Amino acid sequence: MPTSPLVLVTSRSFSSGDLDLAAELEAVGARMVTGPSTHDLDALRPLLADATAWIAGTGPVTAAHLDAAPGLQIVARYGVGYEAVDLGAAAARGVLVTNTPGANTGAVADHAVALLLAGLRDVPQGDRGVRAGRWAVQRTRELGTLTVGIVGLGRIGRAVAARLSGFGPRLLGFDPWVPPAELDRLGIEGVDLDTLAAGSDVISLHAPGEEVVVDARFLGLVRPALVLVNTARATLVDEPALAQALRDGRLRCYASDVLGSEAGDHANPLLADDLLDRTVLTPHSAAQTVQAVDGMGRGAVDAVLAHLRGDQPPNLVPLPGGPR
Ligand SMILES: NC(=O)C1=CN([C@@H]2O[C@H](COP(=O)(O)OP(=O)(O)OC[C@H]3O[C@@H](n4cnc5c(N)ncnc54)[C@H](O)[C@@H]3O)[C@@H](O)[C@H]2O)C=CC1
Ligand SMILES: O=C(O)C(=O)COP(=O)(O)O
Repeated sequence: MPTSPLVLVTSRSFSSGDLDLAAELEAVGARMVTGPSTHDLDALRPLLADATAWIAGTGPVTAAHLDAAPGLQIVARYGVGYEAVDLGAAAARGVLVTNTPGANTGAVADHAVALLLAGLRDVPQGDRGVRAGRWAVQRTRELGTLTVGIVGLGRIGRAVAARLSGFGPRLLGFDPWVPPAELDRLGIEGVDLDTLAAGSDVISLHAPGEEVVVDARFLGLVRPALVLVNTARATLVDEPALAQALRDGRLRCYASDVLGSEAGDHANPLLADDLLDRTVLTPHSAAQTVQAVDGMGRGAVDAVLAHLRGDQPPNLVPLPGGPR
C-alpha cells in the first residue's frame, strides 16, 4: 500500500448513517478528503491531484477528471448507476471502477411506490389545497384496477413489482435482457416497449440512464391518464418533450426523484409554475435511507480497502476491452 493514500469522497451522504467509515479508512492509514457531489472539475482538481481512490457520487467522472488524477487507481461508485462514469477513459488509464449493487434496492423501490401513489392519488395537490383552505377533490383511480408497466426488471424493478403485487394491478414489463419465462415467474407480462407505453396507466422507470426511453415518439403512444414515475435517471427522459406533453394533457403526471438539472438549478422545464399540479418531485432522495446509506458506504469502502490491501475489489464494473 502506498504511504498514506488519499481517498477522495464526493457522495452527499457518506458516513451519515450508523457506520463510522471515515474511521475505517483512517485505521489503514488512509487520509480522507471530501469534495462536491456535483463533481465540479475546478473544485476537485486540487483534491484529484493526490488521490489514490475516489468514492464517487452520482456526478460525472470524465476523462478530464481522470487526467487531473494521475495517481488514481480506483473509482468506487457510492451507489448503483455508473452511466456518468466514462468507462472507456477509466479502462484506458488502468483505473478500476466498482459500484454497490443491491445496497439501495429496498429504499428506491419503496420510494417509487411512494411517488406512484402520490401521483395517482393527488397527494401533493391535496396537501397544498388543505393548507390554502381548499377542500375540492378530483376523483382518482385505485391502483388495483390499473395496469402498471415497469421498464427495467433488474433489482429495483423486481422489488417494485413485488411491492405492487399486494395492490393487485396487472403488471407489464420491458427488459430486453430478462427472458419472458423469468418475467412470467414474477407475475409480469413481458411486452415490447411500444405495447407497454400504449397499455399502461402507470409506468415506472428502472433502467440505467444510458439512453433516452421516454422521447416524443413514446409520449405519442401513452394514455392521457398516465402517471409516469422515474426513480432511475433523468437521462431516460426527454425533459422538454415531457414538459410539453404534460402541458398538452397527453399524460397526467410525472412523479420523479431525478431531474436533468439537480442541486438548485431552477432552469429545468419541469419546474415551470404551470406544471406544479402535474409533477411530484423529490430531491434525488430515493436512496437516502439509513439502511441504504450504510449499504452504499459499506460497499464503496470495502472496495477501496480491498484494493489498498492488494485484493480484487468486489463488484467490479466490466470495463470496455477488459476480461469481465
Ligand atoms: N434515485 C436513486 O437514488 C437511485 C437510482 N438508481 C438508478 O436505478 C437504476 C436501476 O438500478 P438497479 O435495479 O439496482 O440496477 P440493475 O442493474 O439491477 O437493473 C437494471 C435493469 O435494467 C435493464 N435494462 C438495461 N437497459 C434497458 C433498457 N433500455 N430498457 C429496459 N431495461 C433495460 C437491465 O437488463 C437490468 O435488468 C440504476 O441504473 C440507477 O441509475 C439506483 C439507485 C438509486
Ligand atoms: O445508486 C445510485 O445510482 C443513486 O442514484 C444513489 O444516489 P445518492 O447516493 O442518493 O446520491
